[in-house]
Amino acid sequence: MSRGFYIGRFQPYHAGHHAMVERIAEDVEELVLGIGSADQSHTVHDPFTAGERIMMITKAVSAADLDIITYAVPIEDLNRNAVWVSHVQSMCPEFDVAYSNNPLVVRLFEESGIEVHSSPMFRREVLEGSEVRERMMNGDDWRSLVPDAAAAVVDEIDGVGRLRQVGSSDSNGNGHEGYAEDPSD
Ligand SMILES: Nc1ncnc2c1ncn2[C@@H]1O[C@H](COP(=O)(O)OP(=O)(O)OP(=O)(O)O)[C@@H](O)[C@H]1O
Ligand SMILES: NC(=O)c1ccc[n+]([C@@H]2O[C@H](COP(=O)(O)O)[C@@H](O)[C@H]2O)c1
Repeated sequence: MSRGFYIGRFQPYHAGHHAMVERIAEDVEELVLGIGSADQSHTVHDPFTAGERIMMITKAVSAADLDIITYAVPIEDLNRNAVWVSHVQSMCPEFDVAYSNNPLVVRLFEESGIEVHSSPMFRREVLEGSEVRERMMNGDDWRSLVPDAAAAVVDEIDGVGRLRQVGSSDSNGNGHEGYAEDPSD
């Protein structure tokens, strides 16, 4: 039995992530899905809570009827890269192999002696979280970039409305500051 690990922010869970999960399901029987930056929500860069992202992933994986058992584990950021892999391991079931296309994540796992697999990006010109969020903000078609079950969760929580509202308070435009700021700033 082998168990894999795949981490992302999944803001939101899109068809590129889903294609990765489908590919990983061909390799392993169980998959731990790390919900990265779990402490972040209600900003333009990270609009959805860890729980909402878990709903998107759980429902999308279930709808796809993949031959795999998944565990979604929220992982808060730890601003110390050198010990981040230990932090991840402390929160998760044990895993044999990690999957990532993020160069920093790949490096950190390899330096910890963990096998890492990367794959080519799927339609990266559109399958990118920032593109999906931008389309949500602008009223463009984002649904075609997201599994139907994940789009239904976005609808259920009025995710587009939230993103637009926190976006309208993002006065400095850096995408991270959707929360209420000190008005004197
Ligand atoms: N289109 C894609 N094809 C394959 N892997 C992808 C794709 N998009 C993201 N990934 C990978 O999924 C993991 C999680 O990515 P992440 O949640 O940051 O998504 P993202 O689309 O890069 O988001 P953002 O634009 O919000 O930073 C990373 O390893 C990332 O490289
Ligand atoms: N030191 C740290 O806290 C650290 C290091 C590497 C990745 N991460 C997190 O892991 C996730 C990686 O996901 P992406 O591949 O989506 O960038 C992100 O949530 C990122 O913040 C955190």
